[in-house]
Amino acid sequence: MERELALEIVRVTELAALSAAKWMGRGDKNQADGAATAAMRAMFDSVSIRGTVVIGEGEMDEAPMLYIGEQVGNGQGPEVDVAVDPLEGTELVAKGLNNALAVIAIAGKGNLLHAPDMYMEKIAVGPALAGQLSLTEPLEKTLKRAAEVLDKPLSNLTIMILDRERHRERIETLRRVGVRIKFLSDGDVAGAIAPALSESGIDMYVGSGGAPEGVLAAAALRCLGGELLGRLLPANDEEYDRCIAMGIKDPHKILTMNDMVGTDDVIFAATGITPGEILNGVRYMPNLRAETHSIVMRAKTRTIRFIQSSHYLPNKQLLQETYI
Ligand SMILES: O=P(O)(O)OC[C@H]1O[C@](O)(COP(=O)(O)O)[C@@H](O)[C@@H]1O
Repeated sequence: MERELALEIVRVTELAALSAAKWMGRGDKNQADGAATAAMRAMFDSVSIRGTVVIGEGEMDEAPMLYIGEQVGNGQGPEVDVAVDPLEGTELVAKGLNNALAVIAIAGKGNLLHAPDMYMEKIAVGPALAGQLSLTEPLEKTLKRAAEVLDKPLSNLTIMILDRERHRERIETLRRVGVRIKFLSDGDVAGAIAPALSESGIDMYVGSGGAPEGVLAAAALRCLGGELLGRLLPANDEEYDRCIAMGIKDPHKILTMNDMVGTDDVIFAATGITPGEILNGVRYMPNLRAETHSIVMRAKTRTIRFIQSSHYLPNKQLLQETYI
């Protein structure tokens, strides 16, 4: 993939974020998601790729746009797998809470895991702790090793986790060991990426969240030199069979970075919708402008670009056309 593609992709996440942000704090997550999806879909038409959505808004019969299998791009350029989450953190936007993002990862064809929509157990870290993770040993042991490698007391480790009842046991362990916990109410793509950005102050992300979100975060961590291990958690036979149907031979296998993102030819872009751990949110300004804050990176070079854009809204024709 050409490096110019990275900037094309960030234009797409910017428009989705601008669109979703209009619904910030309005208590309607579906409208916010619909707005982000319509904007992202429309903007994709100008991107020079022959893309196939492998992680998207759902199956064809349940999602009118950006459904799994949909072709996106202008039909020129490289053949790529596309993973999208036009609005990662629907509740966050509806309630005006932190950490909502518009997210895209693209990689050479056949290199992104076709993750089914179910839970995935995850553990993620930045470069300093890459290679130190395990999903089979007790969490306490992993935490102790992390403290040792980072050369700081356990009490100075900061762990991020979704605030969920299903995490009760893990949270008890974290409390017993004495680390700090930063709870997320939603939005574990931002949560899993945060440890790889030292300014976040987060050392590790643990817990279960969406499997598609796991692959998106793995794409970002591949660009950042971090690591995410995952394990799908099919809740019943139907979910287990869905894994098999999507080409995952052993649904209980521990998924490495390579299993989820099998190449360095990957681009990750995200734009903040509400402010958060890694990015500022959209700010609508009084002078017909809006500001966005995005991150875009390629694993090949590991360059991390933060892009602050000031958009002149009357010229954003697609935003008006797709606004719900
Ligand atoms: O809310 P649950 O069921 O614990 O699921 C966690 C998943 O939901 C999210 O918090 C938000 O997902 P949505 O954007 O689909 O609302 C994800 O970031 C996370 O992976």
